Amino acid sequence: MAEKLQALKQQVCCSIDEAKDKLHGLGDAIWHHPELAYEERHAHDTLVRFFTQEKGWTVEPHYKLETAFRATWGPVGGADGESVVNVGFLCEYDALPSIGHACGHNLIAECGAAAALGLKAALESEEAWPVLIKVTVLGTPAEEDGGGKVDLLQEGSFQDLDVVFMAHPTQKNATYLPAMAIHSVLVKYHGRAAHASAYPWEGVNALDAAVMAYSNISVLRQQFRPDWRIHGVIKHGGVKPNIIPDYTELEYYMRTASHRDLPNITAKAEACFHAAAMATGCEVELLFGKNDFYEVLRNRTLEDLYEENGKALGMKFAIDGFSGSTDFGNVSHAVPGIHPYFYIGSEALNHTAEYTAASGADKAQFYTLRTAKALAMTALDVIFSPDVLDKVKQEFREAKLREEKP
Ligand SMILES: NCCCC[C@H](NC(=O)CCN)C(=O)O
Repeated sequence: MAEKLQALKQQVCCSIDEAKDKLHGLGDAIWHHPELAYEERHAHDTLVRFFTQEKGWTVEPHYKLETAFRATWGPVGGADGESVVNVGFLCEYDALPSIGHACGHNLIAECGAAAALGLKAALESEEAWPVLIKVTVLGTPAEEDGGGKVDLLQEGSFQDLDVVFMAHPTQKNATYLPAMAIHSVLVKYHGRAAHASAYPWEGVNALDAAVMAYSNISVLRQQFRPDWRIHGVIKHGGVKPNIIPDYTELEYYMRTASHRDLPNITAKAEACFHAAAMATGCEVELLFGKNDFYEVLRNRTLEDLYEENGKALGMKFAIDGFSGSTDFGNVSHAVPGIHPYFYIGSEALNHTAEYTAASGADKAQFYTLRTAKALAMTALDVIFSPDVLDKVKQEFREAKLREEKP
């Protein structure tokens, strides 16, 4: 049995290696054409074309969202009437404003596609499987803003998946990094314009409100728990020194280790925004982001298998580190899964121009495809033994129960 599983894992690796040029082409096409959240039309079309050209995939473009897609293969194996084990791989492909693929989502898309191809090839190489198996690739837009996975969850797109995999580029390999829950808000101050020299007393200064809000939050921050974060930018700050700004806009992200604390941090931040409005006489409007992201619910069974497979491929794993937030967090509360991080051959930091260069560099290819192999090998572990899937699901149920306790 163990030898057979090893041979299948070998098949995963060979198939991904054989497809490396076209997989590189896929990641490259997305990298060269960065698109913002919910606008990833070129990436969507590129991925849809890729899976349409591959044999055996049923592809659904514009799946529930304009720039989402679903590609499915199977079911294969098993006997009639058996329930299907449906393994999901997720592709992200949105970029950041001004700096392109500074978070390497082109590599996430490539990695998800490569893992799916590798797993399919291994499954095809074997005639008899004890269970019916299906492979699903979900193209999930808008991770950097909005949360396409949350939209898709609300549409029921994850309901028939048993386990989900994706991986995110960063400075090291890690089976897990603590992604934070996040809530976002757009803050708009409305004041009254006036000539800033001739009759300033007629004005109501919306920039003062914005600056006070920024300072209030900065003061508040020193009383935060170490695992809370808040950060914002002034998106509009006025147009000319001699016009008292009648409109300003800020955007803030509020993060906590658990989504249960998001209402607490939000209440404190709201008080800061309202205080600035009251002090300056401005009107304030708070527009909250449509989707909160949850922290990632861990599945150690999957993490351990992934680490074992990664080590067999030569990966070295870090045991600590920091991370931002991800809409995979919400997925992990609905379906067991993992969201490991992978090194791409560069020490550059995510969300910088240097990282954009690193995620488009040839050097990133080896690491991306090695990660895809480890994901597909882990999927094989789950498929190969019903006990492993039971364990993964049991751990998920227990984690949910713990998490739901008051
Ligand atoms: N609604 C804002 C979501 C921000 C998500 C973003 N995610 C990452 O940086 C992780 C990798 N892309 C963040 O944490 O700021």
